[in-house]
Formats: sequence, C-alpha cells, structure tokens
Amino acid sequence: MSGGTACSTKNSEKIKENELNRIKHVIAIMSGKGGVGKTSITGLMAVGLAHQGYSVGILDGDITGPSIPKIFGIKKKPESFEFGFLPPESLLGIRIMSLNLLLPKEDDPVVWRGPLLAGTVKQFWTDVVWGDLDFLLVDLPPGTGDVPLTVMQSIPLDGIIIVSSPQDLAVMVVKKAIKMAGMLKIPVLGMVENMSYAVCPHCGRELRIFGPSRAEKVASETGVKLLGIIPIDPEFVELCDKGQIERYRNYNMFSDKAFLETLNFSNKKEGEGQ
Ligand SMILES: Nc1ncnc2c1ncn2[C@@H]1O[C@H](COP(=O)(O)OP(=O)(O)OP(=O)(O)O)[C@@H](O)[C@H]1O
Repeated sequence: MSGGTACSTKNSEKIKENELNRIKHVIAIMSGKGGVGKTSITGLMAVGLAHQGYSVGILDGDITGPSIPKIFGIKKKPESFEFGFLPPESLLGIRIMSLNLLLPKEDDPVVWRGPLLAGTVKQFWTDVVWGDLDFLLVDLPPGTGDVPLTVMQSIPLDGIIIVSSPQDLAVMVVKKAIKMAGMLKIPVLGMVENMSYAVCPHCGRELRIFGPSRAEKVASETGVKLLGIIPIDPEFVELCDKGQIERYRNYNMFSDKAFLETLNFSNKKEGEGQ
C-alpha cells in the first residue's frame, strides 16, 4: 500500500448490522486532534437534521471521552431486550448510544486498550436496535487510531466529515485524514472549520483567537469541500454544559436544506423532492 501506513485491510469486511435496523446514511465525524469541537459539531448536525424532519441517531464512538449524552442532557440507560439495546432518545427524538450510558457512574473512567474500544464500537453497530433512521452520525475519537480504523473498515459509511479549528487546520492534519479515508475507500464529504473567530460583544469585530482562518486555503489545496465556518459562541458552551444543545439557535447551517445538497450524495427522504 502506498502513501501511508495502515493496518492490513484484509479483514476489512463490513460487519452485519442488527436485522431490525434500516439505516439510510451513515456519516462519521473525524478530527485530527482533540478539543476542536468534533462532538459539538456532531451534536449540531444531528439537531439540524432532526429540525428538517429526518430521523437521526448518534453512535458515540469516542469511547474513552464520551460527551454526547452530556450535551443532550441524557442520563437514561439504554433498555436491553432479546434483539439488543434500545438507545434512549433526546427531546427532538435523536437516538443516542454511548458507553457513558452503560457505566455505573457517568464519571467512571474507561481504561481500556485499543481492541476492546474497537470491539465496543462494533457492538454499537451490531447490538443496538437503531430501527429506521435517515442518518446515523458516528462521533469518532480524535486522530487516526484503532477506533477510526475499525469504524472505516467495518461499518458501511457514506463518508466522513472532518472538523478542525484554524489552529489545527494545518494542511498536514487534514491531508492525513483524507489519505486514511482514501486508503479505505471512504469518500470525504467535506470539512468544517470550528472556533474560527469570536465576535467582540462591545464593537462587533471578529476576533481571530486561534489565528487567521485557513479553511479556504486547505479546501482549495485538498479539493475537499468547505461545508462551513463556525464562530466561538459562549452561549453555545453554556447550553452544551446544561445538556441543552437542542435549544441552540444562533448558528446552525445544518438546519438549512442546502446543507444536504452541499454534501452531494443521494440523501432524499423517500417521497421527498420527486
Ligand atoms: N463553536 C464553539 N463555540 C464555543 N465553544 C465551543 C465551540 N465548539 C466547541 N466548543 C467547546 O469546546 C469544548 C471542546 O468541544 P468538543 O468536546 O466538541 O471537542 P472534541 O473535538 O469532540 O474533543 P475530544 O475529541 O477531545 O473529545 C467544549 O467545551 C465545547 O463546548
């Protein structure tokens, strides 16, 4: 294999999904490094799609740092029955599965090695009864390690979306993720630059806290579509901390119908736009 170092893809067969599931599109959200807002963007995207009337699920693949239940304010444990686990639902009906929901206490740490982490993500695909979904979003842990590799190899993804901050949005980091996706033949649907700027509450000026935006440059150099640029917003942090991400209204390009057209893959609900 050229252009990078990856585990053998000999065992890259997709695993069988739960027979009760009918999931139309699976999108993984990836980042080069932690803390750039990958989980937040996954949450915002789910909320935006749910507002458009799509049925959405989030598979929290960030096993050692799971924060999806926290930002949605979900504490309810998944119920189990003979066919698997039933994911709890958010206020907007977004189905959520996270290891945090299965831990005795939400602040218990998960101190596991790679294969166990990867095995858990596989089980979230095979043993969770997602039911009928238009979109399943997979929040991956940062980087190009065991879990992203397992997800790309074993779950039939429609594509990945890369999240970055201006500081992190070095051409090299995004290129690494793009190369990994290319090696595993997964389309890169686009990228989002998060925490791009903050607006001064006094004069309204845009402050480039993490330096100048590099989004356009990286997009033109890599050929990956720039899906959006998102500012730093203290209200967003406050709502996420309160478990109320679904109440965030200020900036959600994902609620816009044009968002799915930008992704440019067959994404219409049955009977829509015909
Ligand atoms: N646009 C934004 N405005 C303000 N705060 C934000 C924004 N995006 C993310 N944050 C905050 O930044 C912190 C990190 O975000 P988040 O947990 O989504 O990052 P992450 O990339 O998923 O991190 P990791 O992968 O390391 O868990 C959180 O406190 C979140 O609320």
